[in-house]
Amino acid sequence: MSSLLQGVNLYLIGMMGAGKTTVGHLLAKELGYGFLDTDNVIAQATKKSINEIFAEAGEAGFRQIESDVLAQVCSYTKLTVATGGGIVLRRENWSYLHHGLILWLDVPVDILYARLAADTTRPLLQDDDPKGKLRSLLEQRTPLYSQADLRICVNAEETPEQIANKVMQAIPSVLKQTASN
Ligand SMILES: Nc1ncnc2c1ncn2[C@@H]1O[C@H](COP(=O)(O)OP(=O)(O)OP(=O)(O)O)[C@@H](O)[C@H]1O
Ligand SMILES: O=C(O)C1=C[C@@H](O)[C@@H](O)[C@H](O)C1
Ligand SMILES: [Mg+2]
Repeated sequence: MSSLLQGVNLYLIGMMGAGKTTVGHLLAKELGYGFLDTDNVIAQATKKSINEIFAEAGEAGFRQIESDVLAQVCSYTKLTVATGGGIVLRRENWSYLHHGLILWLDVPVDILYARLAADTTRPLLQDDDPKGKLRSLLEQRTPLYSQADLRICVNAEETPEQIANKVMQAIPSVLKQTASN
């Protein structure tokens, strides 16, 4: 499969809690690729947590760092990249993402909420109504996530391993489409 992708990076997009980091690790192993998580790269580069960056520089400051990191990351090959949930918001990010294959992990709000209810590391969810916030973010971002090359719908029963298998099986169909275009 690694030779099928010919070193082209795989970018995972989707909402907070969609499983981009979890499934991304498994896909990297399957593909014989390296793994990067843009949120982790940002935290390492700035020596700050995502919460601290939002508190000090605001969401706009975080988004600028996120774009800078993505620009650097896309100059490498053979990577599976788990991106932050809001990477789709800036138009310039799409020019970087389109260097690779873009995979949307599409997960319903109820599942996202169940996974993230006890999590305090996502600043955008520090809200009186975190489930409503997730719903409105997903609604606002769905047209953007829909621009991915591949959309994988996830249900509550599927394990990360099953989702990774589903992705591996779906990748050749997207490559065929690309080749015939
Ligand atoms: N298929 C799954 N089944 C059950 N739990 C899962 C599944 N995938 C991920 N999780 C759990 O959900 C939580 C969020 O997953 P993860 O951190 O991979 O999401 P993410 O898309 O990277 O989120 P973010 O954009 O905030 O970084 C983690 O606790 C993870 O263990
Ligand atoms: O959905 C979002 O906008 C975010 C998701 C996380 O991955 C982090 O990038 C940050 O918490 C913002
Ligand atoms: Mg993540």
